[in-house]
Amino acid sequence: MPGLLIEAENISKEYNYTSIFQQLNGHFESDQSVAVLGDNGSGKSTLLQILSGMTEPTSGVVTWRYDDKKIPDYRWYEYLSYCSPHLYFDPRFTVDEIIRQFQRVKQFQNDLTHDDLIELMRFQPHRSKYINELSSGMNQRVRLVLTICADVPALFLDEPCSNLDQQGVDWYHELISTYGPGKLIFVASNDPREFDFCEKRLSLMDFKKH
Ligand SMILES: Nc1ncnc2c1ncn2[C@@H]1O[C@H](COP(=O)(O)OP(=O)(O)OP(=O)(O)O)[C@@H](O)[C@H]1O
Repeated sequence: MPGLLIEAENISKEYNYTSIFQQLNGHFESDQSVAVLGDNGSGKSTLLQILSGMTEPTSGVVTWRYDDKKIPDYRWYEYLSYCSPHLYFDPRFTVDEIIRQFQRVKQFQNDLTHDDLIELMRFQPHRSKYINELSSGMNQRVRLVLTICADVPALFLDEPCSNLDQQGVDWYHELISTYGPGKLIFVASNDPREFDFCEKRLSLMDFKKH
């Protein structure tokens, strides 16, 4: 099977001896979008962190393959981009400087230029502003463009519409429909406006200890 394949086998996670979820299995591949659902505290962000290699499961195994070739876990980061309202940019830099930093470590799809990225953010009047001068919704626009437009096979989107108004939510859908096809997309969410396009649903409530 060409493209990316992520497999989770019997994943369980505990924090401080408290079970978050148990025995989760999943098979996820390119051109799929997966909504990770569940109550507050059910482990949605934790699952995204485990699948992307940021956090170790307490037991179980996650495997990544690209074009049938196993990818060692220390290289997964090359194949993914990750957006979370908890990831912050350094406030001492401007939007232009942040974009330049990202361009040094990530390719963007369709050869998007620096100016194209500004345009996609709708940031022409704000490009010279420092990150700490932006509202939380504007910060989220920067995060989403840099994540969704990256030329990588896997997108991890944790609460992607945090701090966005309705216009921002419509804008997010446009970004996903232009730059999402072909990618494997995970959306951790409780808000249908964030995951309504996902064809696959994974509820963490099915993996709770009884
Ligand atoms: N690093 C950590 N150390 C200890 N406990 C943690 C840690 N990270 C998460 N937890 C706990 O794990 C549980 C799941 O947290 P997580 O953030 O994954 O849930 P969530 O479903 O994303 O929640 P929300 O919908 O509120 O964002 C929570 O009880 C949380 O307190």
